[in-house]
Amino acid sequence: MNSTSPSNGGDATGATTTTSPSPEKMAVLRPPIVRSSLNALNRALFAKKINLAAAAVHDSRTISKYRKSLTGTREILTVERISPIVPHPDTTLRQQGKKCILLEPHVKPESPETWGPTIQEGVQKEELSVMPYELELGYDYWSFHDILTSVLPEEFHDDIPGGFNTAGHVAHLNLRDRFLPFRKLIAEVLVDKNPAIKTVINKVDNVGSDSQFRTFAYEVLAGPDDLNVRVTESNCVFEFDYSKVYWNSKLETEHRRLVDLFAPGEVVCDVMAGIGPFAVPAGKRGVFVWANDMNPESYKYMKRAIDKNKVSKYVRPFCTDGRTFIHQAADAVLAAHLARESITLPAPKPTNKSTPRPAPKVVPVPPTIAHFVMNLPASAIEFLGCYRGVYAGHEALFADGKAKLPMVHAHCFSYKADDETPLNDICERISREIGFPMRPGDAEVEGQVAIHDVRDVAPAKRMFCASFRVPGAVAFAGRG
Ligand SMILES: C[S@@+](CC[C@H](N)C(=O)[O-])C[C@H]1O[C@@H](n2cnc3c(N)ncnc32)[C@H](O)[C@@H]1O
Repeated sequence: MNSTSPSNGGDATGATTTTSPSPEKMAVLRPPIVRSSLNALNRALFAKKINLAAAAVHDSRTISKYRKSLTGTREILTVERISPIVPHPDTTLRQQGKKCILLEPHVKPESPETWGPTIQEGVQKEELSVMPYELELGYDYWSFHDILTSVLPEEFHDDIPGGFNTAGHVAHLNLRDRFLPFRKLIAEVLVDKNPAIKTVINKVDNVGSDSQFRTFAYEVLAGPDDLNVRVTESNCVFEFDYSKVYWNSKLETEHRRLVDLFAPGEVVCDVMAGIGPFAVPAGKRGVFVWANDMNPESYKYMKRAIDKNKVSKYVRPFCTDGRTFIHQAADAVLAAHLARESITLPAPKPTNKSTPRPAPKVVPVPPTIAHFVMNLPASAIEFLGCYRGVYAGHEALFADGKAKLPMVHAHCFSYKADDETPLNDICERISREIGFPMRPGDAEVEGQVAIHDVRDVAPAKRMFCASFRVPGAVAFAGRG
């Protein structure tokens, strides 16, 4: 009896991706069927002994030659996470460092007619001998998907849950109703197969539980009820209670995409900043950020992230309704500029001693906001009316190309379609809110909106980011 352990990992769920093995091989390497009671995971039942053939290599110096040759003839055992080179099962030979090469299931030790020419020749030259080999696989070997396939009834096999959100050590499932009877079992396997995951939660009560602050009701399925997590995104560290604030690791690319659009020394106003995944990395790049969130808990953890990532010179936290914050921020930025607020950057060290040290660089707060970010997809478009009059009476700030009117990046949901339907839908809603006709196109052109497809959120729903410059007629309208 011989045992082996996984030699590498799979994806987040430990799923394997072998290249279409033969039906015979699939049958041999399938985990045992363990249709145990709903919530009891008996790991011992996953032990399986697989009878294979092995080519014992008499002279260790020929191993690589035979490995190469048996790979060419497709006789070497090719299974993810199993090394085909194993110590000889005989204790004395193993102690002498002798090794065996595991062979594919179609090679039978007792039937030389199943041996290819490499094995035949090796045996003839007395460099190889073919012997039975009992490979023992256990619970640790099988992937998340393998184990669930063993445990769940067949009618569940076509859509075994695979994806989940993570925040630090917490995995957040959103299981369909039909999987609920198996939820604890699924969570247990998930923890076993993902060493970084300690706690598994499932979103509960879909109807009406989503709060204004985008937090959710949950049930702990495995591990301790500890949702104080630590995550790293764009080289910034965030520590927060996942039950009290919004966080979605799947938005990392979108966060980075927008942050890359911001130039150092510009001002960005994040109207619904959460705990700062746009604001803090932008601050690290030398962008001035006025970052707001109405959830007092988000505000608390955003302040911690600002301190922890040492961006307090650049990022200013606020906790108010985004609707009022839009005008407030525009006024406050202008006031900061008029008060000559600035940041002094230490002068770079001279390259040699004889060069005088250059003067420190002073970066003033500019008078106007370059970008507004609004990531509240369910309702951000409804806030857009608040841009009316954002620069009322301040036309001069933008005269003669001194500055461009702010670019708004409003996240939103719309239909999933290959045609213009979602683009037109988004532009119609924006036009209605700001009282100015907008159509899909180039964000730099007044009256046009560039729409970026962010991600899938449901079978018929996608998340988008609509970017456009506030039209002059809207920005300079009276505040009323
Ligand atoms: C989808 S989350 C996005 C948070 C963050 N920008 C991110 O990308 O992770 C939306 C945020 O809007 C905040 N929020 C909800 N209503 C708000 C309002 N009226 N004014 C300001 N923030 C609000 C919520 O607290 C939540 O943090």
